[in-house]
Amino acid sequence: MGVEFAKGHGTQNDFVVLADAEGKLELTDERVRALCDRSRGLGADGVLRVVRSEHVADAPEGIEAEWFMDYRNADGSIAEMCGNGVRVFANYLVHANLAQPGGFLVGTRAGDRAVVVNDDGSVTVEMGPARVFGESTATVGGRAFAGIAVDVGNPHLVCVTDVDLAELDLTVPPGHDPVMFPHGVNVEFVTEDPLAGSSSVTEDPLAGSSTGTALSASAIHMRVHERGVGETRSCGTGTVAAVAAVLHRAGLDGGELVVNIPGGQVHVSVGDQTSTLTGPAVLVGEGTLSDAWWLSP
Ligand SMILES: N[C@@H](CCC[C@H](N)C(=O)O)C(=O)O
Repeated sequence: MGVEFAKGHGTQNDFVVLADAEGKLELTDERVRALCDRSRGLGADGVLRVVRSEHVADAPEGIEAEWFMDYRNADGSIAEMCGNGVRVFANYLVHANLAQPGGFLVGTRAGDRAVVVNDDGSVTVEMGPARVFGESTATVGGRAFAGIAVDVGNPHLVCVTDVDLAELDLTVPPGHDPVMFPHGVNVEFVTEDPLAGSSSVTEDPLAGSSTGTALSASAIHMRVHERGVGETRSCGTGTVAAVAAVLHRAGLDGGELVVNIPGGQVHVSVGDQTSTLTGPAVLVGEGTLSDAWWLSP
């Protein structure tokens, strides 16, 4: 019998995709941890269970999408949303003939997300609003970094810094304020590229009227420590949070930036009502988990 899986990644943030249309799999925390373990399992930053929305007991009310992305972090915890995962999920649906190429909705715990699978294999996701909700501090190696708290369906703390990102030790979780982030937080460290020319703010149809100054960057660099995972090569919701924070610092309501992460590059557009994320989504291969492995403790 066996359990069918696929493996994929978006800018090297990698996932095990489990086909479970009728919601029959018992996906315990321990099974997720075993699947994501790079020695005893398939290895991944997270698991994407492909299930019809009607079979998801804790799906938010009003979900219209036929297919729901039941996302789990590598430690087994549930997260509201995954920006890289939803692109891989969309590509998988088309590949498995569960959705037609073009645009459709994917259900997530942050709500329905409109996706467009582009001809070049990239996927554009309507990520909803990126909401700045305060300021806080992250600590790495005893050093404090000022950060901006951003909600993209899941929580982020974005620290814009001049420090060389390569110097940061993210093998241990950055310290954060548990009162501000009672359910944990994804922490992004961001540097800005100086603009090459004098024209600065990019044209963005999503952007509202801005009162702030021009952006001092057209691209940013980011490293991330993800809640429930550790340092990853990319975090899609984190890139949206990073752009929202950079715009907020510049006093701008909207704009568009390229975000460079260790696993590649994505394009992010943020407006006052919504945001979009465009980036690659790669399906690596497919297979079947052995029953013996699935049932082993
Ligand atoms: N890698 C994801 C985010 C996954 C969830 C996150 N670790 C959390 O717990 O909120 C992305 O691409 O957005």
